[in-house]
Amino acid sequence: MPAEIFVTSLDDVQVLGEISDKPLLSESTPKDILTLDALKFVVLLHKTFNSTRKQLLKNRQDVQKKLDSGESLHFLKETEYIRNDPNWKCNPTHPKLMCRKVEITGPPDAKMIINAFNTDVHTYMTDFEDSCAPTWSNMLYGQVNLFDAIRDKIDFTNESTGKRYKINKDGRRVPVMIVRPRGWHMVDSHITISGEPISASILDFGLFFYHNAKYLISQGLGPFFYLPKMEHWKEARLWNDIFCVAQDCLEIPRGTIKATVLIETLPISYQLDEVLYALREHSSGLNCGRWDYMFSTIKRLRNQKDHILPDRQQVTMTVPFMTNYVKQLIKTCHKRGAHAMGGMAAFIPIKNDPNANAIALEAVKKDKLREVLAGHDGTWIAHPGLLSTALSVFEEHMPTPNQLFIQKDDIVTESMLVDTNIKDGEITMRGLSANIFIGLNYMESWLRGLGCVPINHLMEDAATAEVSRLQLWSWCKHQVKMNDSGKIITADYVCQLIDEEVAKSNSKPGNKYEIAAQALKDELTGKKPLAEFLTDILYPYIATPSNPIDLATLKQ
Ligand SMILES: CC(=O)SCCNC(=O)CCNC(=O)[C@H](O)C(C)(C)COP(=O)(O)OP(=O)(O)OC[C@H]1O[C@@H](n2cnc3c(N)ncnc32)[C@H](O)[C@@H]1OP(=O)(O)O
Ligand SMILES: O=CC(=O)O
Ligand SMILES: [Mg+2]
Repeated sequence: MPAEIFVTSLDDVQVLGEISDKPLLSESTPKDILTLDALKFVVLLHKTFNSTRKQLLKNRQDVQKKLDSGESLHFLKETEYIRNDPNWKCNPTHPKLMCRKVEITGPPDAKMIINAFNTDVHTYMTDFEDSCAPTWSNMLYGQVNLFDAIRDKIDFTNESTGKRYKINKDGRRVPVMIVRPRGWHMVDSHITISGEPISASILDFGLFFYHNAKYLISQGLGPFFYLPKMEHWKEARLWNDIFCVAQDCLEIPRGTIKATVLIETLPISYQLDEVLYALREHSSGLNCGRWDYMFSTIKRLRNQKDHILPDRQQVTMTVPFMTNYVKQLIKTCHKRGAHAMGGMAAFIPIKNDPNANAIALEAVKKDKLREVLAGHDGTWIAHPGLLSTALSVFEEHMPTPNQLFIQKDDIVTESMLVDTNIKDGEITMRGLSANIFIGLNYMESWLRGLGCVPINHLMEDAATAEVSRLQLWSWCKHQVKMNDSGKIITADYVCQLIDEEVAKSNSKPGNKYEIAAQALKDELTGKKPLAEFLTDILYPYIATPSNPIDLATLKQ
């Protein structure tokens, strides 16, 4: 380890979360993760890059102000030279990431990790982000679980069912792991530096990278990441700079890290070449993060009346603005030699109702067929029960490991990316009730530390639930008239419906419905400004900062 890490001062650093020495499953504990050297490493990254992160977040608000004043988004003039140069390509990705037909995703919970590793997928995204509520315990034990899983040290038995969980490595291909840290907007208030909370992205990336990069490389793998929720190509450049410093510190060659960027905000869809260019040494492609993309589109265009979207279930991947974003992503990726990954159908298997289950699987199949025919190189599943459906579609229509060789020449103009005109789109009582139910129930679960839950047979996470939150806000703000009842949607009316929903659900002991409802209502009535993310509003309720711990008690 180069000397600089050891001279990083921790004088202004406080750790305000318990660092347990209790093992969950094997001998590793949070004390093995938040060691003194690992802390110095993340502090070094934070100190070097946090001011840029904060500036880039501020820039997002400048874009919002311009959109609010009626300006449009554009392909950037200053980066035309990158877009117009046909000669550059991304470095080839890692051989283990060449074939990514089906990727399973899920939070870094021990059972989910083992089940995911035992699914016959090519790749597995373990998620500190959309599907994970960032309690200090979830975050630290998430790192412990990954540390142990990578080293094949997880083995436990569920005492109530007697089921044993162990990663099966016998003669089978074990999925390649990709880690998704939290987005740039998030902080973790359990570590402060000069009184400011640490960047959550840097903490998640840094702890994982510090402990596992060299071990993964020794196994013929590598430190692979998914990068979420960026809004500008300079945010990708920030990741690239962090990767360079991180690799230099651990004396790992630059370019070893491979990262796939989720294209899941409206502004960044105008800058795809630029994102790949910024990360070209480290890129393993782009992914259509469709749920956050929908959320971002509603959020960024929220003050423009001509972009109000209809019921969430009508905003499918075949509506114009979503189709155009997919085209733009696939065309750009393949031109630059990078994977164009598909996204998540929110359907999950329905137990005890074979007919409803068949309908859900058919919807997944249709969605995966659209993806493979459009040119995607792989797709996501939220549940092992969807593997055979997704894989059979990709194997039939993409017998090769990927289809990078397919070059598209679709023309996607600036206005096509905001073509929110949805034929026969309607706002109905059913859509309104569904948004209230999902928003409320998801936020309530999140407050109890669950970041991904099944609601009405759909997978709901911090991206899908945001669509519901933003639709409620935008429908109230613009006082839209429902197509079925003719009733105007107002904040008073929606608050009344929220209260009715809470009254129905509130009986479960220890529930958090009151907090979730208040958070929703405060935004709808204008008592509080619309938050950028629901996690911004709710994080203070799940953060558990303690008195500063004595850093001398950390392991070296
Ligand atoms: C928009 C986006 O960002 S998408 C990416 C983020 N979202 C996700 O990753 C979603 C991940 N999926 C999930 O969290 C879960 O599938 C849920 C919460 C939706 C449903 O979970 P459950 O209610 O447990 O489903 P169910 O009871 O049908 O699960 C059956 C088994 O499959 C396992 N399982 C379900 N989903 C997964 C998964 N994604 N990875 C691994 N195992 C899984 C369960 O652990 C369970 O195992 P068990 O039989 O050993 O107990
Ligand atoms: O992260 C994925 C998404 O759809 O959002
Ligand atoms: Mg997302």
